[in-house]
Amino acid sequence: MIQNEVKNTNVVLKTSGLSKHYGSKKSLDNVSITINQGDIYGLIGKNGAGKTTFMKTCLGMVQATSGTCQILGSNDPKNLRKVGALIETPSIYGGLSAKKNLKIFSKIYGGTDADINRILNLVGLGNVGNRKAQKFSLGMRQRLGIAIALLGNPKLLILDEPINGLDPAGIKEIRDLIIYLNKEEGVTFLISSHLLDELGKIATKYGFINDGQLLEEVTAKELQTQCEKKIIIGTKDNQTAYNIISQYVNSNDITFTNGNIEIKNNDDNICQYNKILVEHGIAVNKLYNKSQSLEEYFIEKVG
Ligand SMILES: Nc1ncnc2c1ncn2[C@@H]1O[C@H](COP(=O)(O)OP(=O)(O)OP(=O)(O)O)[C@@H](O)[C@H]1O
Repeated sequence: MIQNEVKNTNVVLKTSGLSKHYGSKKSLDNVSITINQGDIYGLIGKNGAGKTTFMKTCLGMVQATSGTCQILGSNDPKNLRKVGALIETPSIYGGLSAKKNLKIFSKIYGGTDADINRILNLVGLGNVGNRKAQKFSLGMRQRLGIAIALLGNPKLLILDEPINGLDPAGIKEIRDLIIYLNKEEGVTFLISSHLLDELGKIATKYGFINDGQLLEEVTAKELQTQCEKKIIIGTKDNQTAYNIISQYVNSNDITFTNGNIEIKNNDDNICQYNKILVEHGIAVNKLYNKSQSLEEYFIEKVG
């Protein structure tokens, strides 16, 4: 299907100041994000944050009030042919088989009979291709929706809350499918979710959106560093304590955050910092280890 024709650094989707206003409501407010080839980009936000509006605007389903969205480096709407999407619930003909559904949609998006069989196998519906879609579980319907989105060999798949409402087994199936398509077929993803932990296992980059605004864009690695274990120290004289502790740790690993001294990337016994400070005549009134789950980080960001 799709080969890795472009290097990992190539930009697949880039928005610049994308906005969508409904009257006075700013559903999307000046959002600029970049998705590179090979990314699984997690767009994270609470209900009503603007995720669907963002995706629809990128897809041209909703007209932007201002700003631009480039697909594969161009504003040309023809490039939307390189994008597959599953927005909200999949539009499926329940009375028809999975295969017939794909056949109908292949007339719009392209794809031969061989492509249809291959895609059905890819999404794990190869053995139920002749079964009516109305008999499918929610997870199977989602997979059929993804199969439809895969018609036409897209380079980018946009999935709006694909895991919403699924049971743990269904969630795992969709996650495994996304990883397979990304690693083996070279598909880049933009996926929305209101739960960070759902994408925490697969996303390579995150955009946090709230009230239509992008709060932060971070890579999975940066997010992991933010959440990893830290030592928190509080004293009556934090400046002097900071100067003393700085002599013992890498300067990149020590910061003043929220009025405390924070030391990251540190597996040392925390008692040694107490000993050092006391030896310098500084009484320690706070000393503990802290780590954050992805969900705690998300809640801290969006409230
Ligand atoms: N056609 C519309 N007319 C007016 N307001 C709209 C329209 N579409 C969306 N909105 C508003 O824009 C805001 C963002 O909605 P959007 O559906 O993009 O959020 P979301 O993050 O996808 O949330 P959810 O997960 O609940 O779908 C909401 O306040 C919504 O009510």
